[in-house]
Amino acid sequence: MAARVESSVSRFLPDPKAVAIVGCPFSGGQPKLGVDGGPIHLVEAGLPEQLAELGWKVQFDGHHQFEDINTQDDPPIGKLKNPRLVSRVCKAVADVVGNHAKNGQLPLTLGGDHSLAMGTISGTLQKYPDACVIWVDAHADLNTAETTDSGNIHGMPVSFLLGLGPKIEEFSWVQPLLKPHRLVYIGLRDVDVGERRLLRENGIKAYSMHEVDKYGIGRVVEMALDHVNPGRKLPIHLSFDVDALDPTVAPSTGTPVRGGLTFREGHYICEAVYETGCLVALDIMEVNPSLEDTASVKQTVAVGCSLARAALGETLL
Ligand SMILES: NC(=[NH2+])NCCC[C@H](N)C(=O)O
Ligand SMILES: [Mn+2]
Ligand SMILES: [Mn+2]
Repeated sequence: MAARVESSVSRFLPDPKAVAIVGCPFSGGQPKLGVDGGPIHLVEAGLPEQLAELGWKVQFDGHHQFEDINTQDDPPIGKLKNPRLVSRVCKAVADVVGNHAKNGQLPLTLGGDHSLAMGTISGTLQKYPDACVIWVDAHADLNTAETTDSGNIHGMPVSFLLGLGPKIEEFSWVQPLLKPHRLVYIGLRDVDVGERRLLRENGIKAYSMHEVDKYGIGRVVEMALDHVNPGRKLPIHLSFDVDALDPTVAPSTGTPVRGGLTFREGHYICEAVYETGCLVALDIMEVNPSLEDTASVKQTVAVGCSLARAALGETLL
C-alpha cells in the first residue's frame, strides 16, 4: 500500500508553497510555427492568478526571450535540426529551473515544444539528483541521433537525459543523470520502432493507452508510482505533453494522435501526483495556439491551465 500523506503538505517544498512560472516561447525542437505562443496564451488565460487562488505564492517575471542566444548559422548535426539553438535554449532553461528549485520554489515550465524538457529535467536533477520522472505523452520522445527519422529534437529529449545514443559535442552539457528505473511513461500510442527497442533494452516502464484501457487510470497511476517511487519518498518531476490527451480534448497541438486520454484521465494523473506530496517540478508542453480554430485554441489553453491547477492541488470537492 502507498504511504498516505497529508494532501496539502509537500515533502520537499517549504511552507508557504511557492511556484515559479517559467514561460518558454520556443519552437526550435520541431518544424511547426506557433508552439512558441503557448506560454503567452496560458499566462493570458489567467494561470498565475489561478495558482495564487489555490494558495501558492506565484513568481512570474515574464517570458524568457533567450535574447543572448544567437545562432545565425545552425546547420543540422547529422539528422538533428536546429541543434545549437535547441541545446543553448535548453541549457538556459536548465539553469533557470535549477535555480528556482534551489530556491525552494516549484518550477512550472510552460512550453513551447517538448525538447525543453531536456532543460527542465536537467534543472530538477541539479537540486534533486534522486528525482523520478513521470512523462505523460502520446510519444516516448526517446529517439537518439541514430534512431530519429524526423530529426526533430522534441522527439529526443529523454534519450539525452538517459545518456543513450551517440554523444554529440554540442549537447555535452546535458548530464545523463536520469536512471531508466526512475522514469515511467503514461499515455503512449505513437512509438517509433527504434524507440520500442530502446524501451525494451533499457527496461523502461511504459503504460500505453492499452494499459489505460485494461486497468483504468487509477490502477495505472498507482502502478506507475509504485515503479518509480516506491514508498513515495522521492521527488517527482511531472512532464505533461498535452498531446497525451485525445485530440478531441486538446486539439491545438503539433503532433496529435487519436485514441488519447480523456479530460478526466489527464486530470486524474495530475491530481494523484499532487496527492503524493512529492511533486517538485511540472512541465505543460506543446500547446500550439496557431493550430485549429479559435474555439479549439481556447479549449486547449483552458485544458493546459486546468492540468496545471490539478497538479498544484485543485480538487473537485
Ligand atoms: N514532443 C512531441 N510531440 N514529440 C513527437 C515526436 C514524434 C516522432 N516520434 C519524432 O521523433 O519525430
Ligand atoms: Mn507528444
Ligand atoms: Mn512530447
